[in-house]
Amino acid sequence: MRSLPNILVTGTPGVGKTTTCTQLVSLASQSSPPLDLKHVSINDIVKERSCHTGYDEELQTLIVDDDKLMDEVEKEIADGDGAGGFIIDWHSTAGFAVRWVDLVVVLRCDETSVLYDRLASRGYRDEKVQENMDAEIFGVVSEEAKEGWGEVEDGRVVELKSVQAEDIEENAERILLWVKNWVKDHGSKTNGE
Ligand SMILES: Nc1ncnc2c1ncn2[C@@H]1O[C@H](COP(=O)(O)OP(=O)(O)OP(=O)(O)O)[C@@H](O)[C@H]1O
Repeated sequence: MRSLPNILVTGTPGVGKTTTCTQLVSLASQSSPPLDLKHVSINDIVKERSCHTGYDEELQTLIVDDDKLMDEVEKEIADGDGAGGFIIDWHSTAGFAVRWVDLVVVLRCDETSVLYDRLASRGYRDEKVQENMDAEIFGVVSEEAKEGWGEVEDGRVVELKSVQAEDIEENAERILLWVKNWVKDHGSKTNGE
């Protein structure tokens, strides 16, 4: 049984997943008592462990080998004898087993001009920017998450707004509070309270 929850922080590219995860891990390490949350960047796993089959020139992205990637993710989160505390940062929930993840946080940027600027500043082609903008407008990641975790239990998928800089801090604090409540709840269940 996990002593800390695993959380999947997801959303369209550019919504602020990495920034939020970094902030969350830092806040958790400074809390009292400190909580050892570990940021798992799936982008890094794809690159470092070659979980890809090539490069899509049109979409300017690696073509992910989903089976290999999920094998690597499973290995990664089994680390520490499955004690949990992994904050997984990826733009999709596809392939993740529901049992691996206790909470899915979908970051949303509903101010399209803000998201546009973030994506365009990365030098993405217009088609790639547009594809990501459409995905955000139609809530593709959110729908996908609800199909998996929402059917198991209400409240396992939460959407948080990530538009302004203040949202990063606020979201990290909210997620940390959720982690602390999870620990209290699960600690008391294990102690039979
Ligand atoms: N809520 C926000 N307020 C202000 N700036 C933000 C916010 N969210 C993200 N940014 C900025 O947008 C850029 C992209 O953020 P970040 O890399 O965290 O996004 P991401 O969702 O992890 O993207 P990817 O899926 O491509 O890895 C960064 O420069 C970050 O500072």
